[in-house]
Amino acid sequence: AATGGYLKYKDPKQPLGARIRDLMNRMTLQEKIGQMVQIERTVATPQVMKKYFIGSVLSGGGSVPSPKATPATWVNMVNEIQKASLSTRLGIPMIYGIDAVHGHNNVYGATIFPHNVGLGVTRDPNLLKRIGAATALEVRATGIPYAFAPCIAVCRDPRWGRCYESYSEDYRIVQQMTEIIPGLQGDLPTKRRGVPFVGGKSKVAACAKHFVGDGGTVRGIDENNTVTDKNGLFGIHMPGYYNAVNKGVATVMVSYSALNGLRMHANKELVTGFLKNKLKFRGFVISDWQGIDRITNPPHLNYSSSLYAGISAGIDMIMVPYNYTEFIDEINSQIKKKLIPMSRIDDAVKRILRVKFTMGLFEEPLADLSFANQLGSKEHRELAREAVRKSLVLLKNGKKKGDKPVLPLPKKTGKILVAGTHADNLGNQCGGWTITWQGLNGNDLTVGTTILTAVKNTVAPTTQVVYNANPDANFVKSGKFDYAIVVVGEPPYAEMFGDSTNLTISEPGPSTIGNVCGSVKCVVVVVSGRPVVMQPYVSKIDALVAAWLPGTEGQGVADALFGDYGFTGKLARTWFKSVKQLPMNVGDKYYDPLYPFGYGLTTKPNKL
Ligand SMILES: O=[N+]([O-])c1ccc(O[C@@H]2O[C@@H](CO)[C@H](O)[C@H](S[C@@H]3O[C@H](CO)[C@@H](O)[C@H](O)[C@H]3O)[C@@H]2O)cc1
Repeated sequence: AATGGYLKYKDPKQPLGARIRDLMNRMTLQEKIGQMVQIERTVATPQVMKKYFIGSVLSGGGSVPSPKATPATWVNMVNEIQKASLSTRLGIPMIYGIDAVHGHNNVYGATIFPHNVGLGVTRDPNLLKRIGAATALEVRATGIPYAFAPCIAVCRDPRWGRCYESYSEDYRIVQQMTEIIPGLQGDLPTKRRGVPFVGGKSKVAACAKHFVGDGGTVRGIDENNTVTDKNGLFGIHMPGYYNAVNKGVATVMVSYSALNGLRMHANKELVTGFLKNKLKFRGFVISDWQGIDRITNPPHLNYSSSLYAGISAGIDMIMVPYNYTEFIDEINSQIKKKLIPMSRIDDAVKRILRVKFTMGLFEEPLADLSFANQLGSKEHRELAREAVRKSLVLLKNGKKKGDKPVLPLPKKTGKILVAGTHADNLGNQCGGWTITWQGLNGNDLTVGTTILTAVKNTVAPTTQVVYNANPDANFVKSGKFDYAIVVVGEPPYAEMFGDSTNLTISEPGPSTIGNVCGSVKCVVVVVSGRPVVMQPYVSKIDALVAAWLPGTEGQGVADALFGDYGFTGKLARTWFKSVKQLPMNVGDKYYDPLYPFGYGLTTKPNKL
């Protein structure tokens, strides 16, 4: 650590600019380069942190200190890494980041909120703000001050494996939902645009991602090319960034995708020219995971030119995440050869320090367990349950026009059937980015309430509930059920593993619909990350509910099915008839959906 007396940069009473200048003047080139490096926790040993002055560490999707790790285990891990950073000459604290994209989703026992595809349906900015605040508390419960959220992609083709991470096909809903940022970070104290702000220990630095046009790739192919003109770019994909910057978002993550053939990680005109210079964004720009390597296809084809392109484009922090010596050696070499000017390095380091100073990381670098009881708290689960209710869309309520509405269902009846692959499956209900990167099947992944359990919690004690994941027609016919709830949909997936050309629900979903709805009055609940093929089944179905990826609080589904709350949600995405129509978004000249954007039937809550 620096020896001797007063160190201006360590004095919180000093103005932010003075602290940054003082520290910058003390830093060696290697200390500056170290601040630009983010490595994965599995390689972040104290030795590596100290030797290379590493400025940031992350958990990749599903990267946890141990299975079902407790807040204490998380806090100890983060603090161990932090102590190494604090023991360096200048003692600059590292910043630990993680994908808390629908609650603190890597962490066992955390509240898992609906994915963004459902939250966009709520059109409720205040709800998003409350979700952000709850998520920040749960992230801080594990000692982490930085979340790679929100994703403000405008998904224009549901064949994209990340469409569920997008709030809507309509940029105006995406703009509204950026209200999660002040929830995560705290309200911006001044009206100065683009000033990164994090309001203390109960808040976290956020990350608007992925800049820009990630949701517009051809045929929704993940990490591919977005072909559009200025209207498409600034009229559809960019608007959310205006709101995010105005709300003081601390960081922006660059998209893997290309724009008209130019990789965003190499796009100086938009990263520096537009985001930094035009929008006056003053936080730091972070690459995506191996984003530099993936400038080329195949990745890492010409690392030196990719590194040059990425740093020159204006990327400040590199999510390496493993080969940090390769990055450090190469950037040193390009600085030495004056390929990369020191002004670029200083811009990057100043931005990183600005965020670290602003969020109080120098004053409170170490975490404690004061927020541990926030993880998966009852209050947060009730908030998630509210979000589930508001995210549901009632698409059909009666077999034929004029039929008596099927929903809300009577709680008191003789016997009901609950069926389907997604009725008693918490992993399917939560989707990707839950405990692991790709998500999991089954019920022991974390703590939550399946839709089946929720139904059992809600019906009258005398109502018999029979569960059969995939009953045959005879079972249904002979069962003398008063009605059936069939819960089907997609398996969990993330990123490129979710890219789909057919958008069909997983077997035996379709046959379960046929077996059940052919014999008894049925409510079909679709659990999916996007609109899926439903047209062939709709005529057999009495009532149809889109539940998206509701997360751990399945009780929210039963709340609406049985009328404790009314259905209010309106589609935030067009529900296509056939994949042959895609891409097809509201406002398109050719628009012939099964259910249009903005559609949703409503029901009144039961009289108390
Ligand atoms: O087995 N394969 O084929 C495979 C493919 C790609 C992989 O690459 C990596 O897998 C994931 C799990 O390690 C990583 O999280 C990222 S994803 C990236 O990571 C950021 C940090 O988590 C998020 O904020 C961004 O929003 C997201 O785009 C990457 O795609 C790993 C394995």
